[in-house]
Amino acid sequence: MPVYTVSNVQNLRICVVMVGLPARGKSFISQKIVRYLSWLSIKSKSFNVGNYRRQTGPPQPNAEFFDAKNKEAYKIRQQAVTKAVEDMMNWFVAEQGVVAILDATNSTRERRDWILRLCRENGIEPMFLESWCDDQELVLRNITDVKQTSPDYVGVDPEVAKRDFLERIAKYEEVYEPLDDNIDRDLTFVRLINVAQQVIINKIETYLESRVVFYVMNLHIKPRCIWLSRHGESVYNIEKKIGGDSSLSPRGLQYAKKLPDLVRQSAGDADLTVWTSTLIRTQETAQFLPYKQLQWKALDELDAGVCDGMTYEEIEEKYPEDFKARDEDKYEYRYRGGESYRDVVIRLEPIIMELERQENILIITHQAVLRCIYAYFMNVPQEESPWMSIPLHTLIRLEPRAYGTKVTRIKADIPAVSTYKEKGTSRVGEALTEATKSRHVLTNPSND
Ligand SMILES: O=P(O)(O)OC[C@H]1O[C@@](CO)(OP(=O)(O)O)[C@@H](O)[C@@H]1O
Repeated sequence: MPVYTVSNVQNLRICVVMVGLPARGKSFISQKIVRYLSWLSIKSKSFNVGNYRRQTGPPQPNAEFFDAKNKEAYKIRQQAVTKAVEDMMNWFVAEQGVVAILDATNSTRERRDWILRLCRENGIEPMFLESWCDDQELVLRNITDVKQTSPDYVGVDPEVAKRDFLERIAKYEEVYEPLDDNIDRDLTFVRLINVAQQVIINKIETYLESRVVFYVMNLHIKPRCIWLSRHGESVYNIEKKIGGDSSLSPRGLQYAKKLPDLVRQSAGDADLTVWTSTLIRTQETAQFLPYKQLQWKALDELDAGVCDGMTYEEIEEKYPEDFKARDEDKYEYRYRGGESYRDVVIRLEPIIMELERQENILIITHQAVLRCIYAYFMNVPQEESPWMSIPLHTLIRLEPRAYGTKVTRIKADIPAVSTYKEKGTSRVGEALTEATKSRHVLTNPSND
C-alpha cells in the first residue's frame, strides 16, 4: 500500500499549470486537487491569477480588458501572473510546498514556455493540465456557476454578465493554443476532453504526477449526493467500550428501522448504493434499506490494537502514557498494535477515489472513519478532524457543488448515548463545553 509521507516526496516539487479557456472548470479542478492532496498530507496550494489581477487591475473589468490587442490591459495581466508565479516560487521554499497549482488560462504557448523556463530554473517539475471542452451545454452550465461565484460579476445583472462572459471567452479564443501531441510532446501533460470523456496523457514520470492524473480522471460533475451515517447505538457504545464487533442496542435497532424513511425523505426516489464496513453493527444498521449493498473492509473502525474492547477509563489506568500521547496528538497517535487517524486516511484513499467516480452513495460506518471522510469533503484541518463530534442517530447529507459542499443533518430523534470524549478526560458522553462545541461540533452554518 502506498504510504504518503513527506519523506516520500520531499525532493519532488510539482507545479500543475492549468490550461484552458474561461468556464472550463479549471478552478474547480484546482481546488479539488488541493483538497485531495492536503487530505493526504501533501502540502499543496492553488495560486489563482484572477485574484492577483483583481488586486492590480480594475476589480470588475469588461470583456475588452481581455483582448490581447489591448496593450495597457495586457501589461496589468502580465504583472498579475508574474506576481502569482513569484509568490508560488517563494511558497515552495518558505513552506516546503510540494504541489502548487497555477490556476489561470495559460492559453498561449508563449506564456507556457515562460512558466516552463521559470520552473526549470527553480528545480520544479511542470505538469500541464488542460481542460478542453466543446460541449456547449457544459460550458453554459459553467458560465452560470462563474456568474454566481466570480467577484468579477458581483451585483451585475445575470444577462449582462452572461453576454460579457461569452465575449470574454471569444477574446481568449482568438489567441488560444491548445496543447498539441506533436508540438508539446516533450512536456508532461494531461488533457481532459469534456471533463473526463477522453483523457490524453503524455510523459507522466513520477508517482505523485500519476496520482494527480488518476484523481482527475475519476472526477465527474453530475449532480449527486453522499449520505453518511454512523451505525445505530451498539451494545459496546452503551458499555462505553471502544472497538469490538458488538450488535446494536434496542435503540440502535430502532434507528436501523427508521433509516429507510429518513433516507427516502432526503433522497426521494433516487437510486443509491449502500456501503457498510464488515462489522456487525453497520450491517445491522443497513439491514432494512431497500438498496444494493456493498461491504468494505476499508470502512472498518480505527483499530484500537491492545486497547480494543476497553473503556477510555481503563486505557487511562492501564496505559497512562499512551492515553496522554493520544490526547496530545490524536491524528498521529497509533494504538499499540493498532492504527492512527493518519493510517485510516491512507486506507480510505481508494474509498475516496471510488466515491469521486460514483453517483448517489450512502455510507454506514464508524466514528473515526466518518471523521476522516467528512474532513475530505469539508476540508477540515488534520489537527481538528479527530476531535469533531459526529453524533449517533444522525444522517448527514453532503451535496458536492462546483465550489464547495453543502451539508444537511437529519436527526432521527431516537436517543442514544454520546461516545464523544473531550480532550483531557477519560469520560465520555459529557455535554460538550461551549468552547469545545464551537471548535469541534460538525457544523457548517453557512451551508446549513
Ligand atoms: O478516535 P476516538 O474519538 O477514540 O473515536 C473512535 C472510537 O469511536 C467508537 C465509539 O466509541 O467507534 P464506533 O462508532 O465504531 O462505536 C470506538 O469503537 C472507536 O475506537
